[in-house]
Formats: sequence, C-alpha cells, structure tokens
Amino acid sequence: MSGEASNVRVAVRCRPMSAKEEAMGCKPCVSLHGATVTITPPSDSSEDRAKEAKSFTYDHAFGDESTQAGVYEALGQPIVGQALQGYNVTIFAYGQTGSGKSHTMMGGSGDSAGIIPLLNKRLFEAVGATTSAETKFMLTVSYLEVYNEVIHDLLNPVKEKMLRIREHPDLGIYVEGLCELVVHTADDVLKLIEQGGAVRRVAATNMNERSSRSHSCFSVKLAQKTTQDVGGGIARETVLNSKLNLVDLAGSERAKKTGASGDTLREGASINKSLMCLGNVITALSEGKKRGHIPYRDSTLTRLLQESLGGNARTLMIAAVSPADYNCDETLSTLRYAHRAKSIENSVTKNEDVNEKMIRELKMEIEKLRAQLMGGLGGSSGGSGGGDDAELLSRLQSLQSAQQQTWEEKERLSKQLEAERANNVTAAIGQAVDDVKHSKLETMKAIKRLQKTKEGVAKRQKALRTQYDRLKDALQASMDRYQAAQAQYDQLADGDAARAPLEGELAGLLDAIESQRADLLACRADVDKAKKEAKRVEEKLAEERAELVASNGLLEQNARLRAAIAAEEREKFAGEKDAYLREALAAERINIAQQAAVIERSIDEVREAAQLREAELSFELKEARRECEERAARQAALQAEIEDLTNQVAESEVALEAAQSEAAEARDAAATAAATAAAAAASAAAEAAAAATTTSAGAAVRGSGDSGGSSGGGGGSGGGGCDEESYRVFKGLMVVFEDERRGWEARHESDVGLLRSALGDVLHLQARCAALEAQLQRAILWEADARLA
Ligand SMILES: Nc1ncnc2c1ncn2[C@@H]1O[C@H](COP(=O)(O)OP(=O)(O)OP(=O)(O)O)[C@@H](O)[C@H]1O
Repeated sequence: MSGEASNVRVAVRCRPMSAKEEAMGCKPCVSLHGATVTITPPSDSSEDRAKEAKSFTYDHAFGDESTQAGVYEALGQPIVGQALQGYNVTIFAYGQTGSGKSHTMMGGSGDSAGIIPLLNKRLFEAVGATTSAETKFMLTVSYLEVYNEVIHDLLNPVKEKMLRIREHPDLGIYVEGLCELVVHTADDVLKLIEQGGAVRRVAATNMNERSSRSHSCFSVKLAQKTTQDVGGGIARETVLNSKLNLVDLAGSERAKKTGASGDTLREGASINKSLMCLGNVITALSEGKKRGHIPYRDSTLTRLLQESLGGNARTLMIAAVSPADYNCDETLSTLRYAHRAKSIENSVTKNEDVNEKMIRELKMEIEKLRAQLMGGLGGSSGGSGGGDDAELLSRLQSLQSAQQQTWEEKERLSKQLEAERANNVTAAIGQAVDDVKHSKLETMKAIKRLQKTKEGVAKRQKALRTQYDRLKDALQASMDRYQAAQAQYDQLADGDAARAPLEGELAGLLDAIESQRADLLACRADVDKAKKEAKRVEEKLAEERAELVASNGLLEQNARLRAAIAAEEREKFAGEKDAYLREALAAERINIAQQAAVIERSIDEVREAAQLREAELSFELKEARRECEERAARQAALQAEIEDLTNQVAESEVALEAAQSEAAEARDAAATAAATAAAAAASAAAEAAAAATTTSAGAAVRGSGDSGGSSGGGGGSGGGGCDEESYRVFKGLMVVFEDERRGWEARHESDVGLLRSALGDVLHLQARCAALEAQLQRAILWEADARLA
C-alpha cells in the first residue's frame, strides 16, 4: 500500500489505587515522569521477576491524577480532525481486568464520561459546524462484541445469527450482516451505546465486580460529501469516508488470581487466546515482519484489528495499568506489550469513495473537453464533442444519483430495521435479566451458606477460645504448683530425705507443663486457623454482598433500559402515527383539491352548457314568439277574410233568396198569365242571375256571367235566353262558391290548430327555460358551497 507512514501511538494510564487494593495493604509500584513509566517490583517478588526497576517511554502517560477530560483532550480530540479528513482511526484499550480500560474508553456520566461519549459529542459538533449547502454528512454506527471467538451484534442481538468476517478489495475487512444504523445526533449514539452495553455479556469475578468478559468494538462510519462549483455549470463532488473503531479489550487476567472456574475459566482461556494472538501480531509487526506472515487469521480479534495494525488506520493503543504491587506482574507484562506496539508502522491514506472518484475523473474529462472546445483545439469536431459531453454528463448524473440512492437506501434500511432491532434488544435484555435474577438467587443462597459457615466458625472460635483459656489456666496452675514445689525443694538442705519425693513431683509437674503447653499451642493454632477462616468467610460474604448489589444495580439498569426502549417505541409509534396522519391529511387535501378542480371544471362546463342552452332557448323563444306573432297576424288576416267571405255568402244568400222569391213570383205569374208571362219570368230570372254573378262571383265567374249577360242582354227585352239555363248556371255558381267557402273554413281550422300547437310549443319552451334557469341557479349555489368547503 502506498500511503503515509504512521506509527501506532501508545498511551499508558495508571489508575488510582482501589479501595480493595488499599485494604489489602498494597504498595504503589508504578511511577510516571513525563511520558516515561517506571515500574519497581516489590522486594518480596517471585524469583523469576527481575528485581530492578524498569522504565518505558511512550507517546503519552497519565497518572492517577489525570481526568477524563484531560485524557480525551490529549488522545481523543485529534481524532475528530483525522476522521473529518477521511482517515480511518482505531483506539484500543489493553490491560488486565480492573485496570481502567472501560473507565477510560466509556467511563460514566457527567465528568466521568470517557473517550467514546466525548468523542461522539465533539464529532457531532464538528459535523454540525462543517455541514453546509455544499458539505453533507452521513454517520452510521455498529457495535459488536467478540465472546469466546464468536462475534455478537450488540445493536441487533439475534442468537442464531452467525456473523462472519469478510474481506473485499474496496471495502477491506468487514463483518457481514452486522447491523449498521444511521444516526443523526450524539444522543442517538449514546442511546445505542447504552443498549449495546446492556446486551454485552458481563460476568462478575472477584477481580472486578462487573468484569467484562468479552472484547467490544464500537464503530462509527463517517461519509462526507462535498460539492464544489468548478464553473460552467459543472459541480465537482468529493466523498471522504472514514471509520472509527473504538475497542475495549477484555481483561488479561490470570485464572488463579481471579478464582475463575467453569464457564468463566473457559472465557478467560478464550480471551487469553485472542490476546495472545494479538500479542503475536504485535510482536511480528514490531519486529518488522511486515512483508512476512502476520498471523492475523489466528483469532477473530486480530482479524478484526487487521487494518488497524499494520494497515490503513491511525491507531492509538491505551495501556491501562494498576498501581498496586499486587498486580506488578500484569502491569509489567502490559507495559512490555505496549512498548512493543509503539514500533508498529501503519500506512494511511485518505479514503475517497470509489464511485465518487470515478465521477470526479469523468468531470475532469468533461472539463478538459470543454477547455479544448473553447480554445478552438477541437473546433472541427465541435459537434461530436457536444454529443460526448451530453453522454458523459448523463453517465455522470446516473452515477451521482446512484450515489445519492446509496445514502437514502441506508437511511431507509436503518429505519426499517428499527422495530425488529428494538424487539431483539428487549429480548436480549430480558434474557440478561433472567440470567441476573438466576445468579442473584445463587448469590443469595451462597450468602446464606456463608452466613451459616460464619456462625459455625464463630461457634468453633468461641469453643476454641474457652478451651484455650482452660488450657492456659491449667498450664498456669501447673506452673504455679511447679514453682511452689520448687521453692519447697530449695528450702530443704542437700541430702535431706524429704527432697526425693519432691524431685519426683517436680519431674511429673514438668512433664505435665510440657504436655499442657503443647496442647495450648495446638489450641492456639486452631484459634488462629478459625480466625483466618472467619476472615475468609467474611471476605467471601462481602464479595457476594457486592455481587448482590451489582446484580440489583444491573436489574435496575436493565429495567430502566427496557422501559426506555418501550417508551421510545411508543414515542416512535406516536410519531409514526402523527406522520401517517399528517401524510394522510396532506394526501386527502390534495385529493380534495383535485376533486374541487374537477368540480370547478364541471361547473364551468355546466355553466358554459347552460349559457349555450340559454342562448339556444332564448333564440328558440324569440323564434317561437316571432312565429306566434306571424301566426297571430295570419290568423287575424284569415279571420278578416273569413268574416269578409261570410259577409259575401250572407249577401249572396240574401240575393239568392230574393231571386228565388222573384222566380217563384214569376212562376206564379206565368202560371196565371200563360205563355206570355213565362217569357217575362224568364227574363226576370236572367236578370237576377246576372245580378248574383256581378256581386258574388270571382273574375272567372264574372267572365262567364258577362258572356251570359250579353246574350241575356240581347234577349232582355224579348225574354233574353231560357230560365232553365240561367238556373243551371246559377246552381253551378253556387256549388263553386260553396266549395270555396268550405276550403276557406278548412284552412281556417288548420290555421287555428297550428296556432294552438305554436302556443303549446312556446309554453313548453318557456317551462324548459325556467327549469334550466333554476338548474343554473342551483349549480352556482353548489359551486359556492364547494368553494366554501
Ligand atoms: N483513572 C481512574 N480513576 C478513577 N477510577 C478508576 C480509574 N480507572 C479505573 N477506575 C475504577 O476502577 C474500576 C475498574 O475499572 P474498569 O472497569 O474500567 O476496568 P477494566 O480494565 O475495564 O476491567 P475489565 O477488563 O473487567 O473490563 C472501576 O470501578 C473504575 O471506576
């Protein structure tokens, strides 16, 4: 790899003496001078331990007075800048159980917050300050633990899920299927850390109340996209990707010292295996075997840390140590380990997104082409150049949208995973609660047993003390008796016969004293043994009680967490419901607006149609009125004509009657006056017919009458033609006249019918017009209502 060389930086932190170490009467064996750490083994150390003090110099050293904020400022703060520049960063904490790794990495709340929460806070502050219209960020987090060489997802704990480490030419080493969640705020991250922490496997040992039995790795991936306007409507995009690995290793404890057994011992062996492999990797790298075989594949831990050790990452090792001489061996081992890691050289490069790099190269190509066209170099091929430009730009846009989709996709997947994740975390915490409850029960039973043992030991101690006192009194009495016998013996003169029995008594007393002294010493040993036993039981009781307190604390913490997750779920559900309702409302509004637009359009159409119809109807009405008027006029004219004809008929009838009566009179005269009178009667009839023809017949009749008249006139004085003929003509005229009258009457009837039907039409049209007006009025009112709604 061709990158910038960067050595693994190493910091040592020595914590204050713990209350337990103080109580054990431990002495400090670690001292600091600047970045140099000196360890002075106690004088009673074992033979294989080098007696003289040893010093190691590191990049940083922090003593028991160091604060969390101070450690963060020195070690954590530079990492924020490195991450923002696109570099991978790893911090891993190494050290024996209870040496302060978790305290330094995670810490507690408030002032005791460690590197991870402080780094998280500052990282988001920096991201917030750098975010702009041109620069956008996406942060994702993952949290895993390696427990007995198996990887567990702490953010989405699924028992049967087997997570495997994979390697990709572009992506590097990664854990397949590990849950990666998009985060937007520092609080999001803290919540996830807390949940992951609860899921993390913890088991109590007597080295540390809540000793971590697994390696944990909290990772933050930071993607930063910057868009720059390079002129000519071209935007240049750069994407920097960086990964922060924050690793808290399990303690490198020794089984004998921790009193671990069974499962806990197996865990210890597994932890030690991976730590041993880590040591081998560190040794291989520190010895410059970069080109040779580095045993990364020997353990899950070393495989995970492969890129951080000898790869593309700026790496910081924090070696946590205890100051107590009791832990001198482990401290020395840690200091050696850390010192070796210092010489590991990594090769770091900024991580630019592969796609983005391609996009940028494409853009460069376009720019070059444009410059050529502008400079007239490719003047002749300008047309095809434009085509290339368009093609390149479209390729570019598709790449850009693919990149955009990736971010959106991540966000979507992360959201999708949320509900499933909450369930799994709650279930895992529930399982942990059950485990803790079970172990709490065991602890309570152990406490009861220990209390019984304590009582037994106390009873034995009491009995032993009584026995001891009794033995002591007996010894004292024997000694008193011996002294009295000795005094008596001394008062007797040498050779006195009374001395012999006293000598025997003194010898007996001496034997008794010896035997009583031996009994007393044995009893004393028993008393001491019982005292030690009482102390051991007392210590074990204190440990079990502490375990009970820890269990209660853990139960409380888990209950709080479960409640928080449930509350969060409820809140999220409420939020989702609100969002759903808001969305539904917005959709409904759009729907209503669309419907209103449709209604408006149909109102307009109805109005237009109504207006058209109104115009048509008013035209029809006008026409009908005009027709009505015309018909009325025609009717009036016909009426007048009928009246005229009726008058004429009446006049003709009168004339006819007069002629008939004259004819009758003539016939009567003829009958009485014979043949002469007949001629006079015929002449009178001819005269009457001529008169009727003149007054009532039309022009045609008048013509015929004229000719009859001239012939009649010719014979007027002499009887003028025959009466029969005149009568026949008269009758014919009457028939014509009667036909004509009937024709006029029929036409009159038909005109009246037509007039009636026209009137009917007019009324019908008027009614339709009124109905349409009412309809229009209703439509206008409905539109106004619709607008109001
Ligand atoms: N610098 C410090 N100042 C004050 N207290 C500390 C410091 N370092 C550690 N401690 C305390 O010492 C105890 C053990 O520390 P911690 O749990 O961090 O150890 P550890 O190395 O992470 O252990 P394990 O390997 O079991 O995880 C804790 O109670 C912690 O608060």
